[in-house]
Amino acid sequence: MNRKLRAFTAAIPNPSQGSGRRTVDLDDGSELVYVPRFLPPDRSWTWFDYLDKEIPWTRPTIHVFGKSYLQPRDTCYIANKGLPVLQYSGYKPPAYSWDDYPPLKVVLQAVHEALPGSSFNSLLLNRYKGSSDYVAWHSDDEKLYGPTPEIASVSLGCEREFLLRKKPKKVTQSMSLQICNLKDTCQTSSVGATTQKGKRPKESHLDQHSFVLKHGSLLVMRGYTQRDWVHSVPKRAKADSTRINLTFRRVVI
Ligand SMILES: O=C(O)CCC(=O)C(=O)O
Ligand SMILES: [Fe+2]
Repeated sequence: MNRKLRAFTAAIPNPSQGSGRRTVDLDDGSELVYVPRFLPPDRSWTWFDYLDKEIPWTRPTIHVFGKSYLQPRDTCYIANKGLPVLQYSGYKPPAYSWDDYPPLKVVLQAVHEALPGSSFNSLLLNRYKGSSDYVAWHSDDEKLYGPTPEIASVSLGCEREFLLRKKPKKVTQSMSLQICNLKDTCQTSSVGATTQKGKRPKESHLDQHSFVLKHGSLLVMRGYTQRDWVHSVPKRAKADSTRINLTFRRVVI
């Protein structure tokens, strides 16, 4: 391995001191961990440039309730060999190998060290190319992640707001499934937060959380967060440069 590649892929020191790590208890068995200074900023920029250039990004057409849409961000999927195929919104991303992208293994190792007991075997990358790219309200509750998935999300580049909102209590299982399937098409106002009379319920402040995901930060969702909460990265006029997001997941079936 040449010197440049070694510098690029050397393990990073454990950032436990001064990382600003905090845990947010979402009640009923859901929890978030936010680590604003998880990765060293300069190496994070090196990885950002590498991923921006080398990842085979695609912006797929997705299908929801018989309609086709262009997904409002670029994506790529990395997974261990032999895992079942991932499918969302009618799209089955091809699985690329970790071996082809050595920096991703370094970040994966750092995530594993920060989260004892974790063992991620897949990674969904997102690239938001500017202020109009977004991910709509959804939960990552695909069956293949099991009932209480831990999802570790690393952010690089432009800061974006990440919102979490508790699912309304009266939502039935099938409505909830519809909300989740609307991941790439529904707007904030149309996600099933309505009561049976069609009025939006009042939400307490504790039912909503917002984080500005910083360059080099780590956000972890765990417990029942995918069952009981939806999350989104909305359009933001001022977020006009590129952001790359890595969401590490464990496929359990
Ligand atoms: O970009 C982010 O921070 C979130 C992405 C996300 O929610 C997803 O890929 O499921
Ligand atoms: Fe998500």
